[in-house]
Amino acid sequence: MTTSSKWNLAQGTVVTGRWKGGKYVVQRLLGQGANGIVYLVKHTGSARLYAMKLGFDTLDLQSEINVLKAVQRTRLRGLGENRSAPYLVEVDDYTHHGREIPFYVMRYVKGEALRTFLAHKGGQWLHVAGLHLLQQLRTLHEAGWAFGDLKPENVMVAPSGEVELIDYGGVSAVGKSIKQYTEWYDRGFWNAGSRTAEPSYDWFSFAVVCIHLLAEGPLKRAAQQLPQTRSTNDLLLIVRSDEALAPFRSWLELALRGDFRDTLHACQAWKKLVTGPYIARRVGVKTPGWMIGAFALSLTLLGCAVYLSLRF
Ligand SMILES: Nc1ncnc2c1ncn2[C@@H]1O[C@H](COP(=O)(O)OP(=O)(O)OP(=O)(O)O)[C@@H](O)[C@H]1O
Repeated sequence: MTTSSKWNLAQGTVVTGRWKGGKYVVQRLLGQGANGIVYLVKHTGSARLYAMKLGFDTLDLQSEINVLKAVQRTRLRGLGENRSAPYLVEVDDYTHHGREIPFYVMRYVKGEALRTFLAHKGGQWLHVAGLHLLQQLRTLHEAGWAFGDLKPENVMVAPSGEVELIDYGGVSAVGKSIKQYTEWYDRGFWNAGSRTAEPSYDWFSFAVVCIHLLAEGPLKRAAQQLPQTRSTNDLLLIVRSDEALAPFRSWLELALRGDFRDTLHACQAWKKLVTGPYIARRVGVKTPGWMIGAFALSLTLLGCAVYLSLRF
């Protein structure tokens, strides 16, 4: 990952677009990935908040922008008059200490990454967030795209459980090769199929995301095997034996094998699972250790805060 100070912008820095002249004031850092660094910014004209991504590499950022534009075009065609605010707002360059930094401005997605969200709200919220996520994938798939690099960090969840996908750098047209992936969630990593962009690639990744969130230990052990011995069966074994995954078992098996008819079918099957008697009987799925740990840590911090405020 590139960590040059060239991209470190202090709060209050005004980023002015070289070509279009848009002015944005940096509020704070939102995150950093392999392709760029993302800031929360305020547009000086409208006072609206946006996320701004500054790219480490012009070509990588440009291909991400091209995909975003194409996805946006197909979405707008489908939505008619009922369109929501566009995701991609502006594309420009920023001259900083005599160097050109490409950037784009996008909708600010207010929420938490999936893992943090579940740590705060509890594992049972995966039912709600999962359905929203599948609905997002359905829109993308029906427009002829596969998301590709699906992982918990790329799924932002609002307090209501509404989901928004971020990082479109891995999106590819159906039929093309997957251009960006992350080991555990990649079908090729498990020798479970090709790296072709298709809906089943995303179902598989989402299934591994669920396994990761609810049964991290067994997944870690399975991933440590020799590359040539890893297979779908390792994942199916975890799904069939781990109690935390029991409510999702039938759905995960279909997703790992790529056996849904389409993503609408995947959504319907998830909905059925969530409203079905298995989950209704159980108050919630078993909460994994890392979530209990996060909860214990927040209790300890709260205790310290109360102690300190009483003492002084
Ligand atoms: N629209 C957005 N709204 C809010 N936060 C965002 C948004 N886009 C990105 N972020 C934050 O910035 C981080 C990095 O962004 P992004 O994932 O796009 O970078 P990347 O370089 O493509 O990452 P990766 O290494 O995963 O490919 C995200 O993990 C997220 O925390």
